[in-house]
This record gives sequence, C-alpha cells and structure tokens, in this order.
Amino acid sequence: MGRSYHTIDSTSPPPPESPSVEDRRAAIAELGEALRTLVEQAAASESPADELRRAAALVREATIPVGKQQRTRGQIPSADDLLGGVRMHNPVCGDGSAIAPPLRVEVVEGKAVGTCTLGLVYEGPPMYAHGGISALLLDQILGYATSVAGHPGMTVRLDTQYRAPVPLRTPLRLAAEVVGVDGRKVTARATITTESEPDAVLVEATGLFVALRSDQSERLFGEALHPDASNPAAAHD
Ligand SMILES: CCCCCCCC(=O)SCCNC(=O)CCNC(=O)[C@H](O)C(C)(C)COP(=O)(O)OP(=O)(O)OC[C@H]1O[C@@H](n2cnc3c(N)ncnc32)[C@H](O)[C@@H]1OP(=O)(O)O
Repeated sequence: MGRSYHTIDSTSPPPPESPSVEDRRAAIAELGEALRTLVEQAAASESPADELRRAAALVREATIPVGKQQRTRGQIPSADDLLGGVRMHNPVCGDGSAIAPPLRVEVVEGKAVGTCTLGLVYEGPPMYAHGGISALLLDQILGYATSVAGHPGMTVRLDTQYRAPVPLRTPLRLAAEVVGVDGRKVTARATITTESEPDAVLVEATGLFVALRSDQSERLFGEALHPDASNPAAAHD
C-alpha cells in the first residue's frame, strides 16, 4: 500500500489497521489503478469519435457510485493515517490517485529513493515530461527526505534546474537527502535520472523547508485535525 510522508507525519511505523480499513484501502487502490489506466489510455487514444463518446458516457455513469458519499475539504480521508504516513490520494504517491504515477519511495542508506515511470498523460514537449511534473516529483521526494530525517516541514522554496528532458515511458529514479538544518529551516537536494543511466542527471532541485510552529500548524490544519472543535459544521457539510 502506498505511503507518503507529509509535513505533519511522524516517521514511526504505523500500528496494524483494522480489516475494514485495509479493505477500504484495497478498494481505493483498485479504483486508482483503473483510473490511471483510463487517463493514460485517454491521453494515448487515437480511437474514433464515437468510441470516445461511448467512453465518456460510461465514465459519467461510473461517477454515480463514487460520488455517493463525499468528504469536504476540511475532512481527512477516512482511509488515511496521517501519523502513519498513509495518504491514499496523494497526487504523487497515492495508490488511489488518478494523477499519481505513482512514485514508489524507500529509504536507502539515509537517502529517499523513488522510482516511477511517467506515461503520455504527463507529456510536455513531445515524448518528454512536462517541467511542472518534474517539479512535482522533486517536491514530493524532497519532502519525504526531510520527514524521514526527522525534520518535516513545508516547502517555502524550490529551485529546479532542467539539464535534459525527462523521457516518458522510461523507468526513472529519484534520490533526495537533507543537506542542511538551520533551526526550523531545512535544505534538501534531489535529482531525477533514468534507471538505466543513474549518473546522468536530468533534473535537480534544492528545496527549502520550514518546520511549522504549533500556531502555524493550528492555523493551517486545525480545521482538518480537530473538525469538531474548530467548526462542528465543517465535518458534516
Ligand atoms: C506528502 C507530502 C510530502 C511533502 C510534499 C511537498 C511539501 C509541500 O508541497 S508543502 C505545500 C507547499 N508549500 C506551502 O504551501 C507553504 C506556504 N508557505 C507558508 O504557509 C508559510 O511560508 C509558512 C507557514 C511555511 C512559514 O511561515 P512564514 O511566516 O513564511 O515563515 P516563518 O515561520 O516566519 O519563518 C521561518 C524562517 O523561514 C524563512 N523563510 C520563510 N519563507 C522563506 C522563503 N520563501 N525563502 C527563504 N526563507 C524563507 C524565514 O525568513 C525564517 O527565517 P529565520 O528563522 O532565519 O528568520
């Protein structure tokens, strides 16, 4: 099951989940996989117009069961475990996300190392990834590196250097590590290469992360973390 570390995550392993939560996560992942197949095939499709219209009708029909129960912006997904690092809909790593590659991340010798393959849905220049997608991947793995190093924070600056285009439908490797800690400010560096040529850096980034003070955390996330305390209506609208 995909796990993604966020700014308010701890790095300790999550406790065992109940079977119903695991089943719900499995269902979310199954839907995510189907959605990713759909969006990739749509981006690559050369099917005739009538086939595309038939597909659009089927997709509209599929939104009915999915839309039956919706959470609000202020509600954390019931299948997530923030402290355990489970974010099912994270747009980079989440198994339930239609737009996540998804990036798989593990810790190797103190570095966060990620792997993914980008489909045609991420195309910018023909055959290569959109630059914003590279920045998205780098921001995520930098955030992961700061979390696993015990310094979770929010990105306040992301400097990205594009040295060569990132090829689509090609296994990629990302690596990130913390290079400096100055009070609440944490600097980390990350790279994107292909798996076959790990020494040829395609894109690199330096990220500056700031650990939130408790008042900042409360201001930004209080509604989601304590919905009943801050706004009883938010949990139910
Ligand atoms: C699962 C996800 C994994 C991770 C995914 C990637 C993470 C993300 O994408 S996070 C989302 C994107 N980032 C954001 O939305 C953050 C938006 N920024 C903010 O909300 C605020 O800047 C916030 C709350 C982080 C910090 O508050 P702010 O008042 O700006 O800073 P403050 O707390 O006073 O400053 C702390 C230090 O950081 C410095 N600083 C803040 N911003 C910057 C900046 N852009 N550049 C340089 N230094 C900065 C300050 O100067 C200060 O330095 P010092 O202690 O030396 O005086």
